Amino acid sequence: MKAVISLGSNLENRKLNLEIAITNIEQILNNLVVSPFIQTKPVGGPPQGDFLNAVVIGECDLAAELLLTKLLEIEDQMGRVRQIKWGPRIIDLDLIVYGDQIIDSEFLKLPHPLAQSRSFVLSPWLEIDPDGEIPGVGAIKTLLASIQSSS
Ligand SMILES: Nc1ncnc2c1ncn2[C@@H]1O[C@H](COP(=O)(O)OP(=O)(O)OP(=O)(O)O)[C@@H](O)[C@H]1O
Ligand SMILES: Nc1nc2c(c(=O)[nH]1)N=C(CO)CN2
Repeated sequence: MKAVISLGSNLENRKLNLEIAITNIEQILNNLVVSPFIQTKPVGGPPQGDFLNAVVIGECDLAAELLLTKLLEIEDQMGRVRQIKWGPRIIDLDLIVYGDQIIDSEFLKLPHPLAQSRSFVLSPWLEIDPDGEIPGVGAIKTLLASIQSSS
């Protein structure tokens, strides 16, 4: 199954943080494709530094909950401390899309409910997957164009 994962960091060495996370994700996904890293202004939360964001896409056969658990373990191993909602973080890994699965539990929501409105997710994703789609929502190219025209 195709897994689309977004990465973000706005603390310490942001580029190194993304690279370390990607090295860890390579142990979980096959045929990993990595987007360019883009610098973005923080969306929501308290005043904080700019983010470095990226998206990776790969193949995986794990159950969705297990894949998310592994991503949360990477965040923990990298020293992520959960404090304020949408606050600064060393690393944030979100599972955006996993095959065509639609899940709505407390632990895991798929597709990620905010991805469709986040240019820091859609824009790096589009660079490596021009025909990418969010199941049940639409083509990322169209979604990104509609966010950009409304901002
Ligand atoms: N698709 C998903 N990807 C990642 N985490 C998810 C997803 N769906 C639900 N969650 C839950 O959200 C929690 C992650 O919260 P976290 O503190 O990273 O949120 P956030 O990154 O600050 O906010 P946002 O959800 O807006 O990206 C995890 O514990 C996880 O169980
Ligand atoms: N630019 C940017 N803003 C954010 C980000 C992020 O990764 N990049 N992540 C958030 C919570 O997941 C909230 N705001």
